[in-house]
Amino acid sequence: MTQTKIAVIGGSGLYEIDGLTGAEWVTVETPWGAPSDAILTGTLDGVDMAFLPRHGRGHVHSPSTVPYRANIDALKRLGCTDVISVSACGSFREAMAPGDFVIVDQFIDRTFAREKSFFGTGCVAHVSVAHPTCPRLGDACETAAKDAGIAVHKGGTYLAMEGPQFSTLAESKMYRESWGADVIGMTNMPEAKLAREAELCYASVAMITDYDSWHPDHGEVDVTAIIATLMGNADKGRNLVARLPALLGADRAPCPHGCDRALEFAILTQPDARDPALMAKLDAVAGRML
Ligand SMILES: CSC[C@H]1O[C@H](OP(=O)(O)O)[C@H](O)[C@@H]1O
Ligand SMILES: Nc1ncnc2[nH]cnc12
Repeated sequence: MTQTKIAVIGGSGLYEIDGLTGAEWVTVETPWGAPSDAILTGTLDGVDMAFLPRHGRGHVHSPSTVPYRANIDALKRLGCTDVISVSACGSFREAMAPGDFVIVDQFIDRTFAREKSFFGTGCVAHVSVAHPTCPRLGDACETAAKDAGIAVHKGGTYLAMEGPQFSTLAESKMYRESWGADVIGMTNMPEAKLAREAELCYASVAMITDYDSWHPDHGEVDVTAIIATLMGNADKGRNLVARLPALLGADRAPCPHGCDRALEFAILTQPDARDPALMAKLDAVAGRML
């Protein structure tokens, strides 16, 4: 048994959480640069918590410039075991309406201007992301959402686009009709891939704000309408998060899906061929294996 430490990465509209005992914003330095912001730490129902606003307080970072590697490294460095991403998303499904939440379980990665791995020349690793989210953590998020009275959909494919502009109508229709995506956002990739490399359980809660641009009755996506829905969603998101510690508990059994052992057979570079400088940077992410 290890101690649970729940990390929450708050997306657009979710820049802090309340109710933590011993709440303190801590600055964490990483070999990958500075995270998006300081990290709010404390305990909730006796469970350690860490909250990181993805875009920084005041919404400073764009989806392309969020320091994804520093964020995941910092959470790992703080001893987090589980990461819950809470994000604003557009919907490609009539039934997934604005105000509803979706427990995402798959991704299509269309991002192209971001660093996507902690590994590279001097230490090559290939982890599986066939199942990029943790079912145990996703189940807890679904239960928490239901307990909070939120309309929640279990399972959905998240299309990660580069942004910052929203999709064209042709793209919106293609993602929905040909590619089978359910929701769209700009940030969960490479975040989920990096969490897997860092052997962290990762779940993604999509808070629906709009129907993107495909819906004949809703016209094109518009940030003013998104922000209006975002505020109500953020309150629901905080309510969901507040229920997670009681559901997950302070004592943590190994992940039954192997998220916390993802690197076990993934590193291909032989020990004598590894780059000492890169190995030093991997001290938190891959420390268990080095
Ligand atoms: C507020 S509209 C677009 C913006 O919102 C989402 O952010 P996050 O995923 O961090 O909640 C989306 O990905 C865009 O960054
Ligand atoms: N329609 C949309 N496309 C991309 N990111 C979003 N975030 C919220 N709504 C979105």
